[in-house]
Amino acid sequence: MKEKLFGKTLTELQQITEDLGMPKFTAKQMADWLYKKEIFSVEEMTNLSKKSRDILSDKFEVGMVAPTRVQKSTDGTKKYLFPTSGQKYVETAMIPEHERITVCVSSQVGCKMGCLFCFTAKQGFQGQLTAGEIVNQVKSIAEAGKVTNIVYMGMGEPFDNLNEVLKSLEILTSEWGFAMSPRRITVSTIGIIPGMLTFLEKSEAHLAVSLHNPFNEERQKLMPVQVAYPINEVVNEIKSWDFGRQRRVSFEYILFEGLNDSPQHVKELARLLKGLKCRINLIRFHPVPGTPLKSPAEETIQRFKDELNQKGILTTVRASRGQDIYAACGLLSTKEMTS
Ligand SMILES: C[S@@+](CC[C@H](N)C(=O)[O-])C[C@H]1O[C@@H](n2cnc3c(N)ncnc32)[C@H](O)[C@@H]1O
Ligand code: SF4
Repeated sequence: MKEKLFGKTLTELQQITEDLGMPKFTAKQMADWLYKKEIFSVEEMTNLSKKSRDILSDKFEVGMVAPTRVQKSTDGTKKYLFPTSGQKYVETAMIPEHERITVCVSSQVGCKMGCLFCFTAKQGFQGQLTAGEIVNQVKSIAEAGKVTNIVYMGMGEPFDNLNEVLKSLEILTSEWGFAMSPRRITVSTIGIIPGMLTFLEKSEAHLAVSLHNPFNEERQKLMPVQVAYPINEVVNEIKSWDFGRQRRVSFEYILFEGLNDSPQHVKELARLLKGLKCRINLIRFHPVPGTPLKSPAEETIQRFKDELNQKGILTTVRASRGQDIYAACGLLSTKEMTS
């Protein structure tokens, strides 16, 4: 089987040209074809000499992968299904909103983290995605070229696949790649501290942390990761990091009826985040079959938001999109297909 060029960084492409005895400048030309234009075969890289194309296509292919299924929600959100190299599938959501087109990419097939409320967790962990497979979710959809924002909020925990995620960010933000501003990209994590620190150092994309409960024992029941990386340690690391003026940190908070929606939770959240310039995004719980968890009434959500705002924490409620096609936050899963 031929190796894929799509998903290689400029440095990796330069290594290939060197190994194959091709002129060094062809690496940049290849990056152009892969990330700025639309081609499906090495043969189409017409500014490379015939000899270079022949040598290259002996071992390599472009390797972009088309989605095998697309579903469209009544609100315009789409869900794409992509096959992966490990004979599995991942889902990607495309969310149109006014002038914006946001793509919610997956970073793993399934997830190891076992959060109680998440549909992806029910699938278990089935494999890592390569950088190429992550970037392919942006390039191989009908809206490619019109994408304004990317969120790593699909299937999987990005910092449990750190190297490939960092490589995908490099391809998306480099001049030789998609040349997107890192300020239009947000990576969401449950707070794996070592991975988070490496990401903060090596990337300039925004950070979102899934908080969901400020109390140790209560969070542990929802998110087993709390044992290894308690949220107060995650927040302390973030507080000691200089985010500069344009980089943002936000916290995601799913409201669960009777579990994390009380005035005590507001008070503890304000205490935990004191002194940190950040925002909280409240997320409505999207019901997952087989869990007793419930979303609180709309007035509780609004009250929780108002109380946090009164305490000086900028808080918004995220719109639920694509729920009818299971494309909303936490609902992506390919369990039926792979079990
Ligand atoms: C699916 S995760 C992927 C990124 C990363 N693993 C994380 O947990 O932040 C993206 C966001 O969806 C949220 N989420 C998971 N299950 C959900 C559900 N059933 N309803 C609403 N949001 C959910 C997560 O808490 C997280 O904030
Ligand atoms: S919420 Fe994120 S970390 Fe938790 S199981 Fe789902 S994808 Fe994994």
